[in-house]
Amino acid sequence: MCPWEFHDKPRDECGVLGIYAPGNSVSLKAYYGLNALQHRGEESAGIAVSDGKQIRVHKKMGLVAEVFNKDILSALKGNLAIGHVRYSTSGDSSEVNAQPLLYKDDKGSVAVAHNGNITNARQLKKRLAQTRTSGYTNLDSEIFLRLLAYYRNLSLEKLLELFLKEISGSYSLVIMTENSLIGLRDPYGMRPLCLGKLKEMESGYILASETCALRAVGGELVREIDPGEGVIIDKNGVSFMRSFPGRCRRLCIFEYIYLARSDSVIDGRTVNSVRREFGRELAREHPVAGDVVISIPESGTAMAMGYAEQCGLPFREGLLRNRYIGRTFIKPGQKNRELAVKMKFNVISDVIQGQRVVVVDDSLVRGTTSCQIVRMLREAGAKEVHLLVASPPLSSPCYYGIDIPSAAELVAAHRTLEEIRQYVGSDSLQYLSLKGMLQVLRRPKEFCTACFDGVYPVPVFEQETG
Ligand SMILES: O=P(O)(O)OC[C@H]1O[C@H](OP(=O)(O)OP(=O)(O)O)[C@H](O)[C@@H]1O
Ligand SMILES: NC(=O)CC[C@H](N)C(=O)O
Ligand code: SF4
Ligand SMILES: [Mg+2]
Repeated sequence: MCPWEFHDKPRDECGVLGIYAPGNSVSLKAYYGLNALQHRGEESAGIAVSDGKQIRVHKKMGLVAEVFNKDILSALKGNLAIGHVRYSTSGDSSEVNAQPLLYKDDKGSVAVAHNGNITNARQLKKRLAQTRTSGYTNLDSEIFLRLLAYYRNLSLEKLLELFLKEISGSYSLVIMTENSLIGLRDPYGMRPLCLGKLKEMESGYILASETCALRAVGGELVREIDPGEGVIIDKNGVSFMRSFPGRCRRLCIFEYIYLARSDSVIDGRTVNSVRREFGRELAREHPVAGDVVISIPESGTAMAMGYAEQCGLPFREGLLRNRYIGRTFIKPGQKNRELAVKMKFNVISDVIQGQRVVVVDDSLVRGTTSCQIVRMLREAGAKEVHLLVASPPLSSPCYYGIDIPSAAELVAAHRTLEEIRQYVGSDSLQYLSLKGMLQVLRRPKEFCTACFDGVYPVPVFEQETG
């Protein structure tokens, strides 16, 4: 395959992490931090560490706990690190595409970890065709390395400015040289990135996709990085860079719906509290006569609780989730996803038998989960099964790094509500409206909602849409 051949459609998320802790070993902290971000990508994991002289990288396919062990972590010596958990959006799901990516030349080394999806990668790739970096990956993220290599003589500040001007799409980046840690968020702030402070260390800092990783490494939130903002952390302290005019914030609304961990804080609110509110709003819009409310764990749980609270119905654990099976939506390939759903859930029969069951999930994408769950609930003796989805019907693909596929694969794209109900096999089906969902959010205009309404905030170049 040509090294710049992209997949026909994007997949899911990634998690990025950076730790700057002068005088302290950081590899174990990076390991804990990446573990906290595991839900953002389960395909590969990697950590790059600098001892001030050179950067060493260890990365492999697998979960964080599978990729690293005590010996590997002790060999990664240094007090500056970046890390990545990947779910592939551009390029194969293979070890060569695992991140962080490392570039070395006679001036030194630089490593990059990227969350997001670049929408003008092909154009940039053509322009930088002569610039060699690793030469192996077929990632969109390699663009950052190529630009770094091509403009090697520019200052860090100028380089970040160049990224912001040249690169279109979504990106939250952590970058490291031998002595500095850098963070950058795209001009629309589509992917999250926050800055934290290591509590017991005067000059120790963390950058992370989500606040849940800050706590895992003994840090506390300083603040979220703004759209179009860069941050450089080195021996001079922390400096922020805002020379590029940030655009309107357009955070991916799926961070609240599904992607982020429930205990993470985005825009001052825990994801859990927002999900609960989505559930309450869903109940206001669509109250259903039922006996018991259950959730499709994990992400649907807070919404189901909110729904039950609002309706005054009892919330019960009706489905047991096997904790050793990961997230099904982010698995590559439909067969893998179907198998994973089968292995992931089991019904707690006495909660279900003879009941009018109201089952709440956060989203309905391909319908892999809901079809099987409805069938399982019926087999377990449910009298009625009512499916409530705490986000609107998905009608358009995502080009910014989430596995919301082509309209052909989206259950809701070409079906009426009644047709979708028949497809999943429930007695009734209702979705939360886009208006209702936005109403719950403090700054409703500052979100990307393209997969629901087809309004794409960042240009998607024709060649990139596959
Ligand atoms: O309609 P589908 O194509 O099945 O996709 C939607 C489902 O996928 C996700 O769950 P997932 O198992 O990935 O993660 P979770 O454990 O966090 O809920 C999401 O929460 C829905 O349950
Ligand atoms: N999900 C992501 O953010 C992945 C980043 C990058 N596009 C990759 O495929 O590795
Ligand atoms: S299109 Fe949907 S999934 Fe993609 S960034 Fe926008 S809101 Fe998120
Ligand atoms: Mg789910």
